[in-house]
Amino acid sequence: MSHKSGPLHGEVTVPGDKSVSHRALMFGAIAEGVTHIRGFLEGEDTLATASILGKLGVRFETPSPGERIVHGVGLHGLRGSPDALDCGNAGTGMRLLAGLLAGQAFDSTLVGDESLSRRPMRRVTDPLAQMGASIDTNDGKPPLRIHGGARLHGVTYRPPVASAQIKSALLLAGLYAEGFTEVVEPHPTRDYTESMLKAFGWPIDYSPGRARLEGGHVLHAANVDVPADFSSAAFFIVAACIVPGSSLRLNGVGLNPRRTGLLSALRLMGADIAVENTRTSGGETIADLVVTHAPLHGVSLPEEIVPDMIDEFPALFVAAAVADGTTTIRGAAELRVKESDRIASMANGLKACGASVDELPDGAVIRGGGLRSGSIDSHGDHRIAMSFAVAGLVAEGPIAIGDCANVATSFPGFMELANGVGFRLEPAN
Ligand SMILES: O=C(O)C1=C[C@@H](OP(=O)(O)O)[C@@H](O)[C@H](O)C1
Ligand SMILES: C=C(OP(=O)(O)O)C(=O)O
Repeated sequence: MSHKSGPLHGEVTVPGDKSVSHRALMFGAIAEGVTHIRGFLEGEDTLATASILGKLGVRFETPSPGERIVHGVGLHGLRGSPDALDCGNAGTGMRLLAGLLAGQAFDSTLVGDESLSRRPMRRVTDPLAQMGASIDTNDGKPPLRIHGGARLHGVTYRPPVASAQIKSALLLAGLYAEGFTEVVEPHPTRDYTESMLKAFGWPIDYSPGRARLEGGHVLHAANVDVPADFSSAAFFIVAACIVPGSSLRLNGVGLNPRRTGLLSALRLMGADIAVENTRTSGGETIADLVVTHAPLHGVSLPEEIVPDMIDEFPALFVAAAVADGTTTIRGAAELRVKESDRIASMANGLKACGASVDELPDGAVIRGGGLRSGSIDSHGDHRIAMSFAVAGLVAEGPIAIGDCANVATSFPGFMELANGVGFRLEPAN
């Protein structure tokens, strides 16, 4: 349950980046030597990836929460597991591991929870098959049965959708392939896989929207400093924008340019967001964000921003619902195949709180105005649940959020951190 609040104040350090944490585990696992990860996300998605790698013979130590020591087994050191490998709720975990496991000598089965079991996997299994992999799906959905022992060869692949998960799955398989694997994207996506490969000493050519590597090299263990997750910071950014009198500081947030579309979108809407102490950590730009309340107005969102803010749309829907005027979002059909159909989940939830929203196949038209109290279903989707926690800050009455246990997939401790800066969240009975 989320209640209307007074101004939000204080400093927040959100947990480590989910994308970087998944990748650090995987590259650490198949590197030669010992990788030390700091700022690791102790979320259910990344814990699922760690547990799978453990079943494949990788040893981890946890000297303290947020820290992992990964004892790499080398490129060919993983061993098969008779158990189904459970990725939980994590699309990133399943799609990247599909690429990694396609190149192994043993068979593997990747399974997921109810939400992940509905998500499309042909986007990775089809191009992996072009590389010579043999993967059975359940009509394009999980489970994925990956047959080991395939001889992979490099391809040049142009994914039809901009997706860092597709690109990363192919690059991971490309480590085991003969020849060159190249991915040319319709729009550049987050480049953590490329930058981490480089940091682990694998030769790779990349520039925004294109990456190319050759199989048969060696990964050398490296230390990884994980930045605070921009996608988790997004809920606090929108919250401080919309609650009158608020000012919040968000420490050490990762500002990979392929992640920060929400900042551009909110600034177009009139937001006041200052970027301070910009620095580099682990090859990534990080900075402190100071977000001060400012009245927002509706916008027609430029479509080129969409891939750079893909996971932040649920939070943006809330900003649009309380802005002055109409916001139009187009070109965001990918939202329909995330942990839930995020266009439908947000449109239905906002309508249940009195907002005027028209769904479009690839977006929505959101007419700003006030929100009333309401009862919404987050469909087990962490980002929907946290977005309505933000909406409750400015709604006339409380917003009851159902089916929200999955918040811990990406943001363990969200409720405590949020209440510490002025949210009024209480657990459902
Ligand atoms: O590569 C990644 O770590 C991710 C890529 C994005 O998915 P797509 O590749 O499906 O766009 C994003 O939505 C997801 O949360 C994390
Ligand atoms: C889409 C997301 O993650 P994944 O695809 O890894 O499930 C997300 O975290 O919003």
